[in-house]
Amino acid sequence: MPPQLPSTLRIHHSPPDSSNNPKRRSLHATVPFPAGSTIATFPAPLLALPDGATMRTTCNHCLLPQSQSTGPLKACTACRAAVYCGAACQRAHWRAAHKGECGMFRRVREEVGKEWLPTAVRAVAQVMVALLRGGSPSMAEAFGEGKEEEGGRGEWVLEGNVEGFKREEAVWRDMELQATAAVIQTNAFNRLDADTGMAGIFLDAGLAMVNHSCVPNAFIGFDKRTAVLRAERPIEEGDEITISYIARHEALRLYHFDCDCSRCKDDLDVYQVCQTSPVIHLNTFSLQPDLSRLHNPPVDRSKVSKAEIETIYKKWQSLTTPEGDDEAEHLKLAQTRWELCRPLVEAKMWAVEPLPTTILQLATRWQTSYKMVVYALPLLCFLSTECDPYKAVAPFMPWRIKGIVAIIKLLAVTGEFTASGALATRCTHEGLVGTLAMADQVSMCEALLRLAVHHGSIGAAEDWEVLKEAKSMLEDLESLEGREQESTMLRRWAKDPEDPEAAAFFEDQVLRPINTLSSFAVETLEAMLAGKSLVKK
Ligand SMILES: C[S@@+](CC[C@H](N)C(=O)[O-])C[C@H]1O[C@@H](n2cnc3c(N)ncnc32)[C@H](O)[C@@H]1O
Repeated sequence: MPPQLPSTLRIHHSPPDSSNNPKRRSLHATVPFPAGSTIATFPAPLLALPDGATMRTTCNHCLLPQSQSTGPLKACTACRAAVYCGAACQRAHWRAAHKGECGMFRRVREEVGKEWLPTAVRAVAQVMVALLRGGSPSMAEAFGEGKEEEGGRGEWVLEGNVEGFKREEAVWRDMELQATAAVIQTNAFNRLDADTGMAGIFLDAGLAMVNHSCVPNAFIGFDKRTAVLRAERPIEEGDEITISYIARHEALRLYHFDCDCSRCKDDLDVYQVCQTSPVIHLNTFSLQPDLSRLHNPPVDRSKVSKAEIETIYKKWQSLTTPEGDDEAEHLKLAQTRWELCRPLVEAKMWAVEPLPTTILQLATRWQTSYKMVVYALPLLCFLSTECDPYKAVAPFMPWRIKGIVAIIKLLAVTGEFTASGALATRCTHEGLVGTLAMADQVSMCEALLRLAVHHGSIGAAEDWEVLKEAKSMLEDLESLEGREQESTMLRRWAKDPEDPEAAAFFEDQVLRPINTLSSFAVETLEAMLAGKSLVKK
């Protein structure tokens, strides 16, 4: 039986003579969807694998990481490679895939002394075993088994772009069992985990029908072994559903097609895409509630041309990241990247890549550095107010929620430093010290938590680790005594962000300090990159 598509979706086939239409098939909505609603779930994928070595620290069936499991993960006693969070997952995975691969892992351990295989190799092996053993009609259909003799391609045969891959010699040479690998590469999604980064791949024949757009109307999230397709903007009945592939692959180059979306056709930058977004208004409840800034971003395009941005991006990508943890080497790379981005800085085009990533990389390093942690705060505030809202206009996009939760975590640290008096003795930036000393950091945290919990409940699965953490932090804050007045005000603001009194409270107690902190970002970043110490010895 071919895969069942959720009833909210249908596949459209381009007429066979439309050879200039590279999309071939596309997914369309059978009913309308408001922004943030769930379009469909895909709970029975053909493949759902943890990434490479993380198969030793992630349940191989439900994909729960060890860090989120209540007990230790237990290894399969035969191969001792695949691990599980419990007997039910182990049994289900034995039937779904492990029966066919267990012996391979045992031999790899005995003969090569390795406990895991690269994701692509394991994925190809699972597909090949399923095809050889038979018994999986969906897999056979997806990979085109037996269709050639019947003189045609089945409806569910996945696109492989094999000819395109062959032209990419370096990629082609590296592929094991290339044709199968090409199909997987073209259709599988990187399953991204909030805290651990990329956590494996996910392949579903129905979901694989979704095409790419640089102005997508939908996005995919993962909840254990299930993929959830959600609307990023309002979708009408009959509309084509599109997502951005860039999140699952470094570049569209790997897909071997020229994108025909409205952004590519008109060569629009991220600000121009934001300006036309139908969900700008949702930002009234966000860290960028001044909608006029989203409609008319204060950028100066005369300072940098599109061709220059392209060159900056290519040069930026060609710089190699140091492998070790040598502080001086990382600083040198950050300096080079920042200098490369200088024309974007002059144009105040903070949301145009590679500038936000350059800032994020520094913030991420500083966040975990005992000396620099305070300086990560202005950077994260800057990213959440000046970059993320333009890059992901809907405030329920998980990326934006992650940014907010990162600020909350830093405020917990700076709150302690402020209370103990350690801040002023460690930090030479008077503005930063003064702003934090004057601010009600607890109210700031509460407001940010309310944003994260509200939007997280729309854009992510209920047991998304970031959301769970935000909910539990909010509960803790709500139980604190002596701040009933502030909490009541913030609750009122969360209920109605336009309630004048509550909005004024938010503006004064939360937004103002966040924007002031954000205004220190570029100067602290430049001072640090110029080697001027902002940390008291
Ligand atoms: C995951 S498949 C999507 C389903 C595909 N249209 C099909 O019929 O199998 C990815 C392939 O679809 C095509 N595709 C997806 N988005 C496209 C776009 N925006 N412009 C042109 N081709 C696209 C490319 O051939 C790409 O490699």
